[in-house]
Amino acid sequence: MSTNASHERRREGTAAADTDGPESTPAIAVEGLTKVYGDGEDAVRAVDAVDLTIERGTTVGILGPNGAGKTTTIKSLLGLVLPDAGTVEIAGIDAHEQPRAVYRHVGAMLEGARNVYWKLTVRENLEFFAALGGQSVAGTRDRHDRLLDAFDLAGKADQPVNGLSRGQKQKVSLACTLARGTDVVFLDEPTLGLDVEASLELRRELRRLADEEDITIVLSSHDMDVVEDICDRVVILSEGSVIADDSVDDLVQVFETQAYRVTVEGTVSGSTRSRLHREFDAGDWTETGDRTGFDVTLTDGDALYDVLDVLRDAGLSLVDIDGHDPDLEEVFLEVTGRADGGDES
Ligand SMILES: Nc1ncnc2c1ncn2[C@@H]1O[C@H](COP(=O)(O)OP(=O)(O)OP(=O)(O)O)[C@@H](O)[C@H]1O
Repeated sequence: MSTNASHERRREGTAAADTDGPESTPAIAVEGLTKVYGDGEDAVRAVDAVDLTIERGTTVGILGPNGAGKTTTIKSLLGLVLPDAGTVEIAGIDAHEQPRAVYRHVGAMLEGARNVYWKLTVRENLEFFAALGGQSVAGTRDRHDRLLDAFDLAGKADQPVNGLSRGQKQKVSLACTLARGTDVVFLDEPTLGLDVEASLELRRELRRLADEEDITIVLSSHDMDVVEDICDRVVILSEGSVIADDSVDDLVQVFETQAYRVTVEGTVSGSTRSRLHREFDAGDWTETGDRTGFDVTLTDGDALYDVLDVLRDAGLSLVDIDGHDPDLEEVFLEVTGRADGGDES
């Protein structure tokens, strides 16, 4: 677990920057984002009124089970999917009204190694993607050398991508995404197919980019180690809605436990209490001021999503979930297993 004091320091730094001029514009601001596929009985509400503000230099993991709406959300942020409602601003620019202006600020790796040109050399690929962003070869040489070093590709710089291993192609793809030097980067499963060492290299470089270059990184990954290592913050989607949005430290603690103390705003009706008792063995109810607290015991990681769903159905606002038993790492792995769904999508 490498979420550490440097993340904390950086978060404080980001908060301080919020007070001074253009720096205060969030890297990403999403309000009421909604996307419905199809219509009538077949309609699927893939993203449902999602609000999200991501400050500059933050690294955010978007997680959730299969079909939760992660890809649709990320594609909407990139302007690749037109939402039915809501607004998306990147660096203060409306992503749907001014997609070309937004393009200057964002890089994305959505399809892994498939986005690079296999007949070009590694360096030619980097130069090609930088040129697409309007940058000269001379102006990006240092950045490209750094990326090649960071991903252990310097020795392969003049070889066609075609002859590289799958993991090396994946690293070239990521380097191409970073080659333009945009200030916001979206990465879908960036470490998929990499061996342990390459995955660690990549995590180090992403953290460095966030810490030293103030780059904002949004990534989706089914690998919780990667998320823990890279991300300051995790947003969990379920059925198109944000069901958790917290620091990695806090969420990992929740997922590693089986017994939780839940605190919600207001009072909880008798019928909701009965349901929570029936399904999650809820008990030890307390009412303090305008808050209600209770304990639940969960049999597996999936049940955490279910408790949050019950609270949402009852119109209750979650204040806190506090885990009591941090030894049960299996719970966390089960949640990861559910999000993975047995495939690599
Ligand atoms: N083009 C489409 N047409 C119709 N339905 C779609 C389309 N794309 C996604 N969906 C549906 O929208 C919902 C959200 O899908 P999305 O791909 O955004 O989820 P996801 O969280 O990225 O899932 P996964 O982890 O499986 O990739 C799913 O129910 C999916 O079947």
